[in-house]
Amino acid sequence: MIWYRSLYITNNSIGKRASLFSLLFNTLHSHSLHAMAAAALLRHICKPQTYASLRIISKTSSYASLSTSTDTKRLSHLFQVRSVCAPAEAVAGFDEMVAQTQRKYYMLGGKGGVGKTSCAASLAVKFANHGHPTIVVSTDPAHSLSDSFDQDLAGGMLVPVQGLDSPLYALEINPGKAMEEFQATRKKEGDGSMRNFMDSMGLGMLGDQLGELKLEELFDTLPPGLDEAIAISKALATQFVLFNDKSALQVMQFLESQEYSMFTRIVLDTAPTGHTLRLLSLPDFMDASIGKMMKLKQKIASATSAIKSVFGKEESQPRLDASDKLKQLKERMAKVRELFRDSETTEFVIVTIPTVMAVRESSRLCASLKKENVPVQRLIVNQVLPPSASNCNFCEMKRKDQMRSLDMIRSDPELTGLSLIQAPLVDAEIRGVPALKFMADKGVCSRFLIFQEWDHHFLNEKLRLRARSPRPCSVARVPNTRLEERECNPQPQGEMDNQEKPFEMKISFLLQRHWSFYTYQSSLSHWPVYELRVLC
Ligand SMILES: Nc1ncnc2c1ncn2[C@@H]1O[C@H](COP(=O)(O)OP(=O)(O)OP(=O)(O)O)[C@@H](O)[C@H]1O
Repeated sequence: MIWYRSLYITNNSIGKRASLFSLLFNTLHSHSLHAMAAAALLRHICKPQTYASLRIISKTSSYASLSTSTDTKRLSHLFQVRSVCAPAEAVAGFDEMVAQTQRKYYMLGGKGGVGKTSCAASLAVKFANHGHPTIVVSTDPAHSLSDSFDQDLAGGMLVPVQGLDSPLYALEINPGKAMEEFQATRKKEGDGSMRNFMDSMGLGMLGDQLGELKLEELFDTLPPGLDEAIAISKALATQFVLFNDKSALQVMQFLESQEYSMFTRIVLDTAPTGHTLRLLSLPDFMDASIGKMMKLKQKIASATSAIKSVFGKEESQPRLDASDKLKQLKERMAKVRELFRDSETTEFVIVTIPTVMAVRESSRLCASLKKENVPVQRLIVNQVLPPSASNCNFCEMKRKDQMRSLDMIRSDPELTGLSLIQAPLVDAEIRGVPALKFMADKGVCSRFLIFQEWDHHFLNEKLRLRARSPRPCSVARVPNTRLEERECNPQPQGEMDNQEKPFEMKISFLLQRHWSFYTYQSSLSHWPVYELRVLC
């Protein structure tokens, strides 16, 4: 088990050189210890250090501002603690999501605007980065996948996502269009089908009368949610080809053909809750209504067959008409239904934010999912305000408010059994692959010490890190740096919980150019983000 905490630091003093700074790197093992992390940070800040010191120098900033100093010279360089990443335990479960090699479907859903698309996209990036060829599909009528990846993914076709080393494809299905296609097919072949059918039996008169019943008009009043169901079945159906357009065929082929069998993760970004709930109950509804229509059709068929035999007419095979399409639709709905409920292959991940309204809606969604036997195990709580040593009143109030909502989640009978994945609120828009990678690592698996600086001024400069952990730490990866010194002191430092015996590690690096992994080149070129991997 890897335990870690990362401090997320920025340099808000543009244009100045920094020669040395230290970071407090706390490893606590419960996300409920955020406050403890902040307290430990403050204690650390206030305590004089031999090799570096950190102290609060600004009480007006929304984040704690820290200054650094060294043995040789004092620096006026300013850094800001931006956030403390969630510990591994808070995001437990992601390893399981990645580990299995067989194909898995992850459907992300929740209240409107909580970050479903951002989470679906960053999860897809994460899967791809962990070696799973992945497809991310949006079935939300109001797509934002293109916006999230900052690439044009529209058009209803599989589009390769640029900016990743591993294969990641995206697909934005337009449920409205899928519905229109269905209606168009139905109109073209359906309206006259009953009449044609009766004509073929030599019973045109009867056909006219039945035609007046306008059975197929039932299609015009199809229930809400069908558009998304058709879109999902369009993407996932493996054997039923209802639409003859090229893109739909391509989409359907991807699941069954050898060429696309390589995809082991399919992430679905679904529409907001209400739509999803309607979608879940739709297959049953369709089953009942289509079943009735099909029964009627069969009765007519056997009646006309009886009449025809009386008149000695030859039985002719009626051509594929609207009712056959209905049958196909019914079968496809059953496929969607099966897919939603297959716990071996599918998981519905609820996305929420820590507000009372969102939590209540998530609870209702969870109850409905359980009622419908849809497998749900995880709840992503997005936009959690990270703790900091700040005395910002607004942040403090907001944080308390969020804590109450998190408590609500923990005590909610529907949500309590779910694994929580906390994703922090970040102060930049989650847009573009680097940002999505960043969010995935912070929110889903933050094994890094991440800090930021506004300028590249750290070439050939030394960085000293002091990491404190209940367990011995090791530096797993320091990109573009040369490890200068490493000193591990296993003595308890007495600043952490007495139960724990913290180790202290001092690491010194020589920083080299391009010491960056995640840079917001596409959207925020001025805001590079660096990472340092420390395993504890
Ligand atoms: N953790 C986060 N920190 C900061 N901003 C975020 C975070 N998560 C999402 N956002 C921002 O919130 C906005 C809405 O996110 P997103 O489109 O992912 O939500 P959604 O639930 O898919 O919305 P909709 O219901 O409209 O489809 C976006 O601008 C996104 O960048």
